[in-house]
Order: sequence, then C-alpha cells, then structure tokens
Amino acid sequence: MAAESTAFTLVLPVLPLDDEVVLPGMVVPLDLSDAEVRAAVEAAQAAARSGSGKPRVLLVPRVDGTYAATGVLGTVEQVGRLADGDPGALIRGRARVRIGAGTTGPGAALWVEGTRLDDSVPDPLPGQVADLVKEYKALAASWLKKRGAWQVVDRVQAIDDVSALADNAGYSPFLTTEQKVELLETADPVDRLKLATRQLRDHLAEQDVAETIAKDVQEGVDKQQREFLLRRQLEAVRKELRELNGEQDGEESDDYRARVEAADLPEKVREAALKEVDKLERASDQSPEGSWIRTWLDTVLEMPWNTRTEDAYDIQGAKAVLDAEHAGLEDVKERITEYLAVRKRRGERGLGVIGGRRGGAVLALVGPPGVGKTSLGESVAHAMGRKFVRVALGGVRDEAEVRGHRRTYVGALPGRIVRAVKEAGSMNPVVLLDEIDKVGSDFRGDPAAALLEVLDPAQNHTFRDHYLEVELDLSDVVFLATANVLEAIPEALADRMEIVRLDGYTEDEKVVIARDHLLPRQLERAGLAVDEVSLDEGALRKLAGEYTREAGVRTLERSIARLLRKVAAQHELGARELPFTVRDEDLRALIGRPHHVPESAQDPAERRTAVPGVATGLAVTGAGGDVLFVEASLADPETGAAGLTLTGQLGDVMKESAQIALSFLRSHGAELELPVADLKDRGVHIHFPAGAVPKDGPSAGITMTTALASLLSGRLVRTDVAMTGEVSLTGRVLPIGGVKQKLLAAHRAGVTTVIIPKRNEPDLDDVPAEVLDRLDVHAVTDVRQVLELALAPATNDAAPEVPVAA
Ligand SMILES: Nc1ncnc2c1ncn2[C@@H]1O[C@H](COP(=O)(O)OP(=O)(O)OP(=O)(O)O)[C@@H](O)[C@H]1O
Repeated sequence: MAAESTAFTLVLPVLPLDDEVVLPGMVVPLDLSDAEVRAAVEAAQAAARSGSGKPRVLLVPRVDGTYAATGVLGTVEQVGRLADGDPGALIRGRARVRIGAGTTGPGAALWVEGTRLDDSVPDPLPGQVADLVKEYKALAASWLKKRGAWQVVDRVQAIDDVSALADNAGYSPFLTTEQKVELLETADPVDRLKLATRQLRDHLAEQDVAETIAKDVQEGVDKQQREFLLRRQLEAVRKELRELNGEQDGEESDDYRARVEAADLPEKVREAALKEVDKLERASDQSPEGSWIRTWLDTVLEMPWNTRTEDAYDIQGAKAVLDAEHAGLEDVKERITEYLAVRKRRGERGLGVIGGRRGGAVLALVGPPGVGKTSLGESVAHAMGRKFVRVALGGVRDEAEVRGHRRTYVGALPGRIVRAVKEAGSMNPVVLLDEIDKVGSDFRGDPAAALLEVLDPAQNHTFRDHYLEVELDLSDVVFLATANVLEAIPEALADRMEIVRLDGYTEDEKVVIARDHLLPRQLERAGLAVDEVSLDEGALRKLAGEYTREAGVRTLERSIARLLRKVAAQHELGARELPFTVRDEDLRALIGRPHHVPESAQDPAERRTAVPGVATGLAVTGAGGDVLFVEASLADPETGAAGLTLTGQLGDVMKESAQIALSFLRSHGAELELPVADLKDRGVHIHFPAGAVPKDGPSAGITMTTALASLLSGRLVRTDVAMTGEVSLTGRVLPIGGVKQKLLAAHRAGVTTVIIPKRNEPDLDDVPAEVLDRLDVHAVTDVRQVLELALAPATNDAAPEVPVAA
C-alpha cells in the first residue's frame, strides 16, 4: 500500500521515550519531572501558543541511547498531577511520522522535521485481510479472557480499522520494547497486523507450555500438601484416641522412622524399611497389619547388617585353641587346621571361600553323640575369633523353618538362618548346623533344598528369607554341620560337604578327657574347688568302662556330675571331709552299682551266649558302634509253621542277609557236619534283641550264620568272641563298614576276640593301638573259618537239646 501517498511535513519537538513505545491511538501519562519530557512538552506548549490546536510532540522510542527511525505524533491532552502527585502530562498518540532532519524551535527541546505516514487500507478489505482481522481478534480475545480482562475484549472486537487494530497491540504487556519498536516501524497496516498476530500467537503458545508445566508442578505440590494435611489430621485423630484410652503420647511411626534413619543399614534395606514405616503410618493402631509391620521392623533393626567381627587368627594360635579345648582327636583337629589355613589364605588373596560340588566349603563333623562335634564347632569359632551360633535342625521338616514364613502368615517368623545371624550379632559368625542328618521333607517342602542354597557359595551372598524379604549376604558366614549318620544326610547336601569322621573314644582317651576337661568343668558347676575333689585313674576308668557304654563322653560327664553333687551334698551335711580323692571302690557307695558288666565278667550261666543259638555281632548305630546279640531257634515240627521268621525291626538288606545265611547252611551244612536235616520242614526264627532299634545292612551275615550253626550243632558260641562280616551264598566273607567303631565297641564290651573280613584288614590302621593291643583280631575270608573260631568245642555231655521256640 502507498504509505506515503498523502505525506506531508511537520516540525515537532522530540519527546524521547526510554524503554517505552507509544503507538497511534494510545493515551499515556508521562512524568514531567523528567527534564527531557518537560522540555519537549514546554516547547510544544510554546509553539502552540502562537497557533491553534493542542501542543504537539514527536514521541520517539530510544533503545540503548539510539532513536528509532519512526516516531509518533502525540498531542498533549492535559497537564496536571499524576497519581503519585508528581507533575505529569497526558499524551495521545496520533499518527506515525518518519523522522527527518533536525531543525530549530522554541525551548530547550530538540526539534526535527518529520513526514506523516499514511495508514489507509482499501475499503472494502480484501478477503485475506478480513480473515487476518478475524484471526487476530480471536487470538486477542482468548488471551484477554485468560487474563480475565473481559471489558477489553469487547473494545478490541469493536475496532474495525486494520491499522488501529494492529496498533492496539502496543498495550500488550508481553511484548518487549524491541518488538513494539518493530510494530512502530512497520508502516504498512496489513503487514503490521500480520506481525502483531504472529507475536500474539507465539506468546499464547509459550503460555500454553508454561501453563502445562505450572499445572504439573502445582499438582505435585497439591498431592504433597494433601498428604501432609491428611497425616496431620491422622496424627490428631490418633492422639485423641490415645488420650481417650489413657495411653502414652508419642508418635510410634516417627520413632521407627528415626530409628531406621539412624540405623546403619544397607541402602536397599533402608528403602524397604522406610516403605514399611510409611505403611505403618497408614495402618491403624489396632490393625493386625500394624503389629506385623512392627515385628518386621524390629527384626530388621535388630539384624547386624553392617557389623562383622575382625578375623584375627594365625594358624598356630588357632591350633593351640583347638588343642587346649579338646583332648585327642588329632586327625580331626589337623583337618580343621587345614581348613582354617586354606580359608585364611584364600581370604587374604580375596578369593572367597572354596565352593562348588565336592568343594568342601562346609565341614561336616560326623559321628555318634557326645564325641564333641558341637564343642569342636564352638572351638572353631574361638580359634577364628568369631561369634558362634548353633542351629538345631533335628526334626525340621518344614522348609519355612530354614527360609522363614511369608509375612502374611499368622505368627510368621524369619527362618533359622536369619535368626542365627541375628543372635550372633555379626554377619560373619560360625554357624553350626546341628544334626543335619535329621532334616526330613514332607508336604511342607524340602528344608534340604533351602539348606543347599544357604551353603552354596554361588548363591548365598543373596540369600532371601521369605519373612525378611530383603537379601542377606551369607557369604562370610562359616558353616559347619554335624551328623550322627553319614548315610542319613540328604545326598545333595553331603555332596557339598567335606566329611570329617569322629568315631568315638577308647577308654584311655575317655579317661584323659574326663580328667582334663569334664572334671574341671563339673567341679565348677558343683561349686567345688579344683583341689577339693579329685578322681583317681582307677575311678575314672571304672566310670568310663562300667558305668557308661557309649562312643562319646556324654553319659560319662553326667556320671561325674552326679558323683560330684553327691560329694558336695555330703560335705554340706558334715559327712565328708574335703579334700577327697574318689577311688574306684568308692563309686558304688556314691552312685550305685555299675550298669554295664562285660559279658565275660558275668556268671557263666547268666551269659547271653550260655545257650546254643546265640552269637555276638558288632554293629554301627546312630549311637556309635555297639555289640548286638543274634538269637536263633527252630520251631517244633508239630506246632510251628515252616519258613523263616525275622524279628527285631530289620531292614530289607538284613532280611536278605538272613535268607542267605540259611541257604548257605542248607546247601553246605552236611560238609560242615551239621545236622541240616533238622531244618527240613521246620520254621526258623532269627531275632535281634533291642527290637525297638531299627537295624539294617549286611554286616550281620556271619553272625546269623554262626547263631544258626550253633543252634544246629548244639555247640555254644564263645563268649569272648564278637564278629562282623557279610556272607555270600558260597560262604565267602565280604567286607563291611565301620570297623573302627565296631572294634571300639567290642573293646568297651569286654570282648577279646574279634572276627572281621580279610578285606577290611587295612581299616585296622585307623583303630587306636591301645585297642588293637587288647584285642585278638582275626581277618577271615570264609565263613567256615568263622565257625571254627567262634564255636566252642562240643562238650562231652550228651548232645544238648536243640532249644525249641515256644
Ligand atoms: N575330645 C574332647 N575333649 C574335651 N571334651 C570333649 C571331647 N569330646 C567331647 N567332649 C565334651 O563332651 C561333651 C559332649 O560333646 P558334644 O555335645 O560336643 O557332643 P556332640 O558330638 O555334639 O553330640 P550330639 O551329636 O549329641 O550333639 C561336651 O561337653 C564336650 O566338651
């Protein structure tokens, strides 16, 4: 459009505007205390006095000291006081003026020539321009409505002139001075409206984004605020409830929160604990959930998360501890020392514990009761300078015992492993898994599987207890296990263990243990000084040999305790002078008569083997080695049923072994000069007394054969002979296990001659020399040799009656 077609020249005083732009149509108050403003207004007034009309100025924006090329012709509408009391002038913008050359005029103002620019647009508006007007009005309306400026909306809608509409944008507070100058300098009204539209649109878009962000922020703040308020209310309600019930004040969850924050917890555990504290806050005081959470938090807070004891042991010192606390057991202590040495070296090299199958990360002490398995475990802890905890696994059938109950379970508890660590108060204790051979499995899961995970070095650094639900690092725990019977340990577990056997003690060893360890301990328990009561060797030997018959020393310790109590009581009653040395002849008066008199010391008529058909065998039970008697009888052909009857809780292998013994005699009896014809059509009964104890295994084969041969021949079995060995159908004697334990038992029982399979001869190396010295051991290959050794010569009396079962 031809902006300058109707241009004409003006001479005006310049009114500079700093950081402000006045567009045509705008009315603005200006402060006359500003010298430049005053000069311009006064100059305009002076010029106006000579002519007609209002005083006129040229409003020129000045950005960073530079004047814009276009100004606005303004008329001074009024001079008076501004709202703040300063002198001021009200000026109305009228038209764009292109600034020309400087000139002179009255007053102190700067005078310039200017050309008024033409604002006209064609009438009617071309379609595009009309659309532009509509768009601008719509945008302006939405912006104004957002600001709540309703009155202005109508005013803007009423402006029809394109140029005036564009200049109205000068009021927009969001425009920068530069943007306003741009509007000022765009002379063409349509272009100017386009510019104003773009500026407004950009601003609205920006505002949209800002609003979304603000809304998001606001929502977050609202939620926090709401939660805060709700908590305050909850607290108030709780407080009132407590007051109503006369309870102590004090915010429990706050207390937990503070405790959790103060506790030295691993980060993940802390997070989990804080989450529970949050839940606790929401739970009501009486709800069961609240009480679960409290117990759980207590458990977590009591766990020794970051506590570990310092390992400070050298192998020499460790060995000294083991030696000081246990007599004998040289090979066992050596094995433990090796284990500790390897562990220490690996630890120093940062290699971690030895792991994997057959890796031997776990030492298992296997042997009968009372041989010191538990106390050795304790010694290991002493030797390493670690805490010791015992976990009794006997009779555990429920997996939850090991791994804990889920928390939703009523009365849920953490598993025994977690409880053990808690009890130890350190993350690296020695944990003794006692009686690992007695874990069973049933519908409640398989505790052995859970134990596998506990013992596996590849898994146990992230052990998860169902109750605790947070991971527990067990990799630094030293696990030891004990068992009575190796075969009863679940195979997968046994696979991961390094088995160390403790077979039981000889009488000599027991005497030493009793003197050096049991007696001092029991003296203290009985409140007696070490020099007040002593037992001489004879008394100790008699206690071990005749008052107890066990592989270990548990009953021996108990007998000593009983004896000392008696002495202490006598002393208190004035019936006993101290110091007092107990001799073997004093025992009977103090603790009664002995319970175990060796068979050989019995009256011959009273001996078990006083009748034909009874033989002495050797067996290994959960309680260690033991002697056992086998009785055989033949049924009366008239009254008894034919066939083989076996009693005494025998396992399948043992039953088969009895069949074999019988078959061997049926087929080879004649050559042994036995009246095997007696066996025809007659029932045979074999019984193992102590019927309540289950027995199994093939090692009683030769004993059964001997009992039957004795029965048939009528020859007695020698009282001083005991035997063990499997028998084959052809009469060969096959090797068996547990030689050491069996020989110790034979020795305990006062047997002097022992028959073992030839192929077990190497096992004799394990048997203590003092036992071998006192036993006459025969290693045999054939059952005929057994019979020769075991059966007493036939007496000259008339052939004895074959006993007949009732
Ligand atoms: N060699 C030994 N030296 C010193 N004391 C011993 C020795 N062997 C066992 N004892 C003592 O005998 C007692 C019984 O031992 P302990 O309880 O350790 O037996 P255990 O083999 O663990 O039996 P169980 O299988 O029944 O648990 C303990 O007081 C222990 O100190």
